[in-house]
Amino acid sequence: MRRLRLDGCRTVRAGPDGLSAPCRDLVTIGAECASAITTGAAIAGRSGRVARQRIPVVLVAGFLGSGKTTLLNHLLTNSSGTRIGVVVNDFGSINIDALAVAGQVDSSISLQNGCLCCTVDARGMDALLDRLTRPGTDLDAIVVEASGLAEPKEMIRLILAASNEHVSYGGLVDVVDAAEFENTRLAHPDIDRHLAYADLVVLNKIDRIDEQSTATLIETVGRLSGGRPVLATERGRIDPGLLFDQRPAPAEDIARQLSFDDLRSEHSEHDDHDGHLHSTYDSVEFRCSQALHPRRLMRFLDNRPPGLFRLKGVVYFGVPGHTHKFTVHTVGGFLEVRESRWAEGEPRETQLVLIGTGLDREALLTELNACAEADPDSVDPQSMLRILRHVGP
Ligand SMILES: Nc1nc2c(ncn2[C@@H]2O[C@H](COP(=O)(O)OP(=O)(O)OP(=O)(O)O)[C@@H](O)[C@H]2O)c(=O)[nH]1
Repeated sequence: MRRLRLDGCRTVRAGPDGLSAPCRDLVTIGAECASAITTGAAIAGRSGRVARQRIPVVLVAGFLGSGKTTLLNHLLTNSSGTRIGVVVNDFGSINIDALAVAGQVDSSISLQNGCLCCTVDARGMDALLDRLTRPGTDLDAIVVEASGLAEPKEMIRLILAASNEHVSYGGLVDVVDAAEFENTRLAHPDIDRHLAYADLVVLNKIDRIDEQSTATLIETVGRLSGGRPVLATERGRIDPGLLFDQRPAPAEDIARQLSFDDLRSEHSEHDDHDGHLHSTYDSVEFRCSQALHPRRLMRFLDNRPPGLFRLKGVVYFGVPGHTHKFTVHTVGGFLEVRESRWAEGEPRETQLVLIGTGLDREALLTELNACAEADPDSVDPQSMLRILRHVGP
């Protein structure tokens, strides 16, 4: 069994690029921390392929909007030649996360419409892993980004139950939103339990809280995770070497997360999903091929219903001077807008996913439809100002 091996680590605060220097400089950590994890005994190769180590499958979990895709993007753009395959799972029927990582990844599978933990069984997971490990892909690592409502225990069990002989479980990274964590715990005390399955906790968004609160949270999540290393970060900038360095796993390295009962109970695969976070959440998807009026959308964003915890997607305003692509994220009370270019051939349209509890689908869609603008060329560019104020770094 292989998984993140960070036992010698203490809490580490990542620097601006998240790369290994902070690991060495800021905190005294075990030697394992700087190099890290995964891997296993060499296995028989497939046809024409020499014997090689198993491909570690690292799970990235964490509540809605905590920064999983941001962390994944950071890993993909700083992987220094490590070939990474990803499985991206989004709760809604539009996979915004897959759009966000597209183009940067060696091999990817996008799953939408429900949490992987309940929509895929062990055989389904095998099929996914078979696609990523087929001859020719030659990946060094696979990252599975769970939806923000997935049950980590089920995700781990799915990987451990996989019969694909080319992969091994590489551990669970739990991303925590430092600014939202306490409120999320109040709404969902189960979140505490999720942390107990982590091998590494990434306390993300520390730019949104002060130093004292960071120190308190490090202590809290460290305790809840049973003493696992906690990495305090901004924008998921962790050292990819923490996850992907290849070196032999010690023989005594064993799974700790799941009890025998957890592993054994095949029927638990689909039982008791009522207890999962996603059973109380709804998602609403909105697509619009017409441009959106910036002021009308801003009014909608300013007056989001309290049950709407997460909104994400791309928006087309088409206003003169602002015809490029805007990505909008809300997480709790947080709102961020990002600007980028449309990919070649990408349709100029708006695609939003809204996730929350007790959502009134019809009312939301009516409000969003009312944001459409048939003649964006005639819209005063000044109306973009309130949107532009939320453009993040
Ligand atoms: N201020 C701040 N914003 C961040 C940080 N990390 C991520 N974000 C923003 O938080 C929002 C959500 O980030 P994502 O990476 O999409 O979160 P996620 O966990 O993948 O979201 P779901 O898949 O919907 O659960 C985006 O607007 C990010 O730009 C951070 O460290 N600081």
